[in-house]
Amino acid sequence: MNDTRIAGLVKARKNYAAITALDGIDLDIHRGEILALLGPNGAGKSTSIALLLGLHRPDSGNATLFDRDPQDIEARRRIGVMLQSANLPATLKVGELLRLTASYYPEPRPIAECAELAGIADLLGRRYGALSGGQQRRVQFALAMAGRPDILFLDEPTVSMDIDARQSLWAAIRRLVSEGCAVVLTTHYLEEAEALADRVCVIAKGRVVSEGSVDALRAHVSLRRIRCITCVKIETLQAWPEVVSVETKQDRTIIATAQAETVVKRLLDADPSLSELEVQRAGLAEAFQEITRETEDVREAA
Ligand SMILES: Nc1ncnc2c1ncn2[C@@H]1O[C@H](COP(=O)(O)OP(=O)(O)OP(=O)(O)O)[C@@H](O)[C@H]1O
Repeated sequence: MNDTRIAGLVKARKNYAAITALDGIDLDIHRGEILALLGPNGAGKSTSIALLLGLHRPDSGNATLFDRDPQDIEARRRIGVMLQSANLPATLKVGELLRLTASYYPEPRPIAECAELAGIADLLGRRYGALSGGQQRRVQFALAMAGRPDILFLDEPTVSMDIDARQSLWAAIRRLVSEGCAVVLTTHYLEEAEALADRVCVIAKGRVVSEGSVDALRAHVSLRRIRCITCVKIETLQAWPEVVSVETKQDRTIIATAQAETVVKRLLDADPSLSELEVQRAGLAEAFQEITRETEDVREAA
């Protein structure tokens, strides 16, 4: 897949004074894919994007954009960016902002098309500063696609959007990708990653801790949690091949397994007095928390 790699980070480290924002992260972006970066607050998602955009330099390792330095003007012309905060002139009208942005690019997308795709056709005559938060986000999205980018960086693009606006933005993103554009998306909405992403990177403490397709991440989710009160010993449960992990909380035994039915049958055979039985499916959010928690456990143990 390396021949399709168009940008990325290699062993990139970035410190802000005593804070390690990126701890030797590797990240690949491939042509025409939607890559979602997930992770808790402060994980290093925005810093990764800042290095790819050339806004910051890595302390060591490197960042490339189309095999060039991210600050190279030719590379920068091929990207579109929507960051978490945008300092756009409040007094300019939306149409003026779009025309100005389009003028920076050799083959801009027609303004009417940007407006239609971003759902802002009715806002072109309005002053940017007078728009609602969600409307401003849609304008920022229109500006990000104005240059027909080969990579679109979207840092939490749907924050403050209502459900309709969010779904229209997802549709627009899919259309851009169908034209060959790659999208790098950071989000805290797991359903957004589920709806859009070809690949997900979970970042924690400045490193990628899990990477793969949404399905692969969901496979983590195929885990079920069995809770019950049982006299079967932990060591016995741990020896069962279907059991992934066992813990106890107060009087409850909590078993993680991908084969809940088999384990429940064995439990009932082994302990006829078993009580308070509950089986829960782990959600994507839980899988993601589990991945980041596992990493913390490994690090603490190291
Ligand atoms: N300009 C800066 N100066 C000092 N520290 C910074 C700066 N930018 C980021 N950091 C720190 O680096 C770490 C990584 O931050 P980053 O913004 O990359 O995380 P994030 O994953 O994008 O978080 P969020 O989900 O909250 O946006 C955090 O501890 C943050 O406080």
